[in-house]
Amino acid sequence: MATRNLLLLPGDGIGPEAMAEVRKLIAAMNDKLGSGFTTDEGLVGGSAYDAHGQAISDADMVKAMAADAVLFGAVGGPKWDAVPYEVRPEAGLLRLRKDMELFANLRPAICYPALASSSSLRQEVVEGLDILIVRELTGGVYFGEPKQIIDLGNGQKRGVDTQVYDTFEIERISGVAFELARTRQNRVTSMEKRNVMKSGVLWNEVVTATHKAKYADVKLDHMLADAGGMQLVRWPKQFDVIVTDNLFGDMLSDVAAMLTGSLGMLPSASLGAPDALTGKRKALYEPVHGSAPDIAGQGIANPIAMIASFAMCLRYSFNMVAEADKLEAAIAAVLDDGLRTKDIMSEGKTEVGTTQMGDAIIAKFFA
Ligand SMILES: NC(=O)C1=CN([C@@H]2O[C@H](COP(=O)(O)OP(=O)(O)OC[C@H]3O[C@@H](n4cnc5c(N)ncnc54)[C@H](O)[C@@H]3O)[C@@H](O)[C@H]2O)C=CC1
Ligand SMILES: CC(C)CC(=O)C(=O)O
Ligand SMILES: [Mg+2]
Repeated sequence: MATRNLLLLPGDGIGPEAMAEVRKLIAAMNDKLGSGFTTDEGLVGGSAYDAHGQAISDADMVKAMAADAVLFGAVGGPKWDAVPYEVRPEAGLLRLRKDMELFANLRPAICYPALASSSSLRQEVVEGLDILIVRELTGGVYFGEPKQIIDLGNGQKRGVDTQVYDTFEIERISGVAFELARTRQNRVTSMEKRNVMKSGVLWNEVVTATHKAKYADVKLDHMLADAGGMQLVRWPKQFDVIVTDNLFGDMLSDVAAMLTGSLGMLPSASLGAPDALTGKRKALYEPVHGSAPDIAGQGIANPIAMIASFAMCLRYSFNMVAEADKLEAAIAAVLDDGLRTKDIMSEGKTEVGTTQMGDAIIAKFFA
């Protein structure tokens, strides 16, 4: 059997609470199915800063680079508001993404049938929703230089961030979106702001050229990203795959989360390019949500985004498609049974905590 080495980075806030459920599932899969996962653990975010003054240590970066896949919880929180910018918790996640070259962030937003009435939008707007946001993850304004605060000397300061994209970055992320669209409804909507941003003009040109050269069979539309946000809440089912940059993808995926009922429902996969020799990709799987300091430590966080991120790991890193399908079906079945964490609770349903939700999904998975 091929190696299945996982590095677990639970992080801060609700990260460790959600990760505990996946840890139980991995142990049970090894026990009952002989899945052969080996796991190692590391620190990231505020917990890493507290331990050694960095948002992720070099030693844990080495482990991440060597792992077959990294499972990531969440980082950040008010406790670290005053730490230097370079070592703030979020810098650990950004370093992982950059150093592992995880340029493709897949954020599926699926409205489970049992939750069609839990969204803040009307049921008919979200029922049956299945869209995929493909977010560029290693470029754009998150990484562009210069990035600084300049003292102008007249009592004023200037904050500068730089949005920058090169042709190859747009080509490779749009290639991922077109390839994935072919396995779905064969439609891609590219979102940028070419009306005000030069990087948006280039984005539009390169996506169009990539489409023409290699993916003319896929239906392609372009939309300005602000209008795209509006269309996402007006009629989200018009979309199949959305491809967009790092910042717009971050924002639009939080919007998409609420179509599914809660930010606690949205998983993601962050993938690198396949290795030329082995075909293996570096990969990190992370829920879309953050560390949720407002509910951390209360045992009420929804672990579904983390568990569904592990399902993506089974599918994309280990080709364990049957197990991934089964895990996603287990999530749907537990929701069908009426179990709800507080964030997705509605009248007549049974409210449970993080651990009970995790246990119920694991029990269904093995049923
Ligand atoms: N990937 C990561 O590690 C991310 C980290 N962050 C960091 O997290 C911290 C908090 O950021 P926020 O803006 O509050 O975003 P957040 O995603 O942590 O929370 C936003 C809201 O959604 C709720 N929520 C999120 N996940 C939930 C879950 N699994 N179950 C139930 N409710 C859930 C929270 O309780 C909160 O009310 C900040 O330090 C931020 O930088 C934010 C986004 C991503
Ligand atoms: C660096 C992260 C905190 C940015 C974020 O919100 C995300 O990737 O979803
Ligand atoms: Mg975000």
